[in-house]
Amino acid sequence: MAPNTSLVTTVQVRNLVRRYDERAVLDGLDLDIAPGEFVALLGKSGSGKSTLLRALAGLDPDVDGSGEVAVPANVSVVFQDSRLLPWARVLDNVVLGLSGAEERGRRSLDEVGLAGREKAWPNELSGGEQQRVALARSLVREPELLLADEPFGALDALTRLKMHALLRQLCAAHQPAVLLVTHDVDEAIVLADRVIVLDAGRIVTSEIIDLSAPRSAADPGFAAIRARLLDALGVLV
Ligand SMILES: Nc1ncnc2c1ncn2[C@@H]1O[C@H](COP(=O)(O)OP(=O)(O)OP(=O)(O)O)[C@@H](O)[C@H]1O
Repeated sequence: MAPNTSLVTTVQVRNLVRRYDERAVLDGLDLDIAPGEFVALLGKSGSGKSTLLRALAGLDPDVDGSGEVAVPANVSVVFQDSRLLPWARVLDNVVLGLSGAEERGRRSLDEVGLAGREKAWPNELSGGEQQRVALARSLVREPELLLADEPFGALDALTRLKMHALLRQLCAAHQPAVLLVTHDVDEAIVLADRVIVLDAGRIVTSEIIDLSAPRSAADPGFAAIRARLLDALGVLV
């Protein structure tokens, strides 16, 4: 999906600082995400990816007040585990808190390939299906910004590939801006318009991915991008 090149940004972060004790985990971080732009965030373990996501989601009241974090009011978050409520049926999980949204909820479940499973309980679904419900629950709210913290990290390789295709399709249809945290360099290249790398609390690399869709690791150009990103991550190639 091509990013909207409008001057208005969906996310604008300036000089974001987050300290734990005296240590700056986010150290004066700047980030812009355009409307409809899909940004993947890579970084070594402990580099601050989840901390950044939590700050953008408004889930961290302790970020340093001197910086700026501007995000839209309508933000949805998807995590590695689906966080479905076990006592609520699938459709109720999707529309929880949205009055009169049953029909929209059904359409969302249809979009993620779960038509007919509205009345199932979460524990009757596979891990991949539960993540589909989590995506439906996010997208039924038509977020301007979708934050995703390793949403496919717990899934097997085949299910992951199917989820990549689904997410691309959903993003093309709904056009949210997306920030996806992942450890998987190939996943980042396959999905994103732009891949950024976080190191020592700052963004050290920003790589526009201009490969045409559908993308695969066999594409000419893919290996060169992967090598640059692995280099930025400090991995020898
Ligand atoms: N509540 C906390 N108290 C103290 N330190 C914390 C807390 N939460 C996170 N940290 C520290 O902040 C740093 C960044 O953590 P964060 O979870 O953002 O990293 P990450 O890049 O998402 O890592 P991973 O890839 O392993 O999930 C880590 O060194 C972590 O120990």
